[in-house]
Amino acid sequence: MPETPPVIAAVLAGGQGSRMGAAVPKQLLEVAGKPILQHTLEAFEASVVVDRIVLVMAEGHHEAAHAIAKAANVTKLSAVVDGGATRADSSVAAIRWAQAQPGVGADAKLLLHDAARMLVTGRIIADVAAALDECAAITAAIPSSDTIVEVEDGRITAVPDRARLARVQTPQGFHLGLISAAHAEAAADPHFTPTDDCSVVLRFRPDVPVRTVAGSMRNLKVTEPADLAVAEALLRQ
Ligand SMILES: Nc1ccn([C@@H]2O[C@H](COP(=O)(O)OP(=O)(O)OP(=O)(O)O)[C@@H](O)[C@H]2O)c(=O)n1
Ligand SMILES: C[C@](O)(CO)[C@H](O)COP(=O)(O)O
Repeated sequence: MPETPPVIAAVLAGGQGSRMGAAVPKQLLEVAGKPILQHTLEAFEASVVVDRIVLVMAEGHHEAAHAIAKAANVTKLSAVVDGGATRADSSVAAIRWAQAQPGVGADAKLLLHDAARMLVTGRIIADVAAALDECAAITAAIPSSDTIVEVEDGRITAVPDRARLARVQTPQGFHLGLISAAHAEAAADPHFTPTDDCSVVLRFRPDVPVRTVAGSMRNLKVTEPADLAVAEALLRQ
C-alpha cells in the first residue's frame, strides 16, 4: 500500500511585530499567562493530523523559542529555523527545511500558519489537512461582515461585491512540490510582494485551483495592542 504523505505544520514566527510596538516580537508576549507562541504550538501539538512541526523563528530569539517549546512539551517539534526578512522569505525557509527531510516528497502536506493566530482550532487544522486529499492548495477563510472598498489617494475607487469577498486566514495548506515551485518563481520577481502563500500559487500556478475551508472569527491574527485583550477575552470564553 502507498504511504500516506506526512502532514508538516510550519509555524511562522519570524516577524518583529512592528505594529504591536513591544520591546520583543509579539509572539513572545504573554496572553492569559502564556506566550502567544506557546498557545499556537500547543494547538498543533494537540492536533491528531499533524505529524511534525517546524518553527520559523525571528533571528536572535531561538533561545526563547526552545524554552517555550519545552514549556509546552511540544514533542512534534522537529526543528527551529531562521526566518527571513519578509513573511514570504520565512515560508520559503519552512519549505526548504521540509524538502531536505528524508522521506518527505512533493506530495507532503505543508500547513503554513501565522504564529500570531494563537486561537487556531483543531477543527480548522484538520479541515485544511483533509482538504489536501482533494486539492493542492487550500486556505481557511471567513466571510467579510464589513463592506470592503478600494481606495486611492483617500478616495474610494471601487466597492467589490461583498458576497464574493472573504477574509483569508491561516493555516494555508499546500502540496509541498506545488508551493515550492510557486515560491521559486516568486523569488525571481522583485515586484511581487505577497502577503500570504495562496497568492503565490494564484500568480505563478494560475491553473491550480486554490480552495477555501471555513475559518473562524476566533482565529484572529494578533497584530495591534488591542488584539491582546480580544485574544485574552476569547480564551476565557
Ligand atoms: N519576516 C517575517 C514576517 C512575519 N512572519 C510571521 O508571519 C505572521 C504574520 O505576520 P505579521 O502579523 O505581519 O507579523 P509581524 O511581521 O511580526 O508584524 P508587523 O507586520 O506588525 O511587523 C506572524 O506570525 C509573523 O511572525 C514571519 O515568519 N517572518
Ligand atoms: C497570511 C495572512 O494572515 C492572511 O490573512 C495575512 O496576509 C498576513 O499578513 P501580515 O501583514 O503578514 O500580518
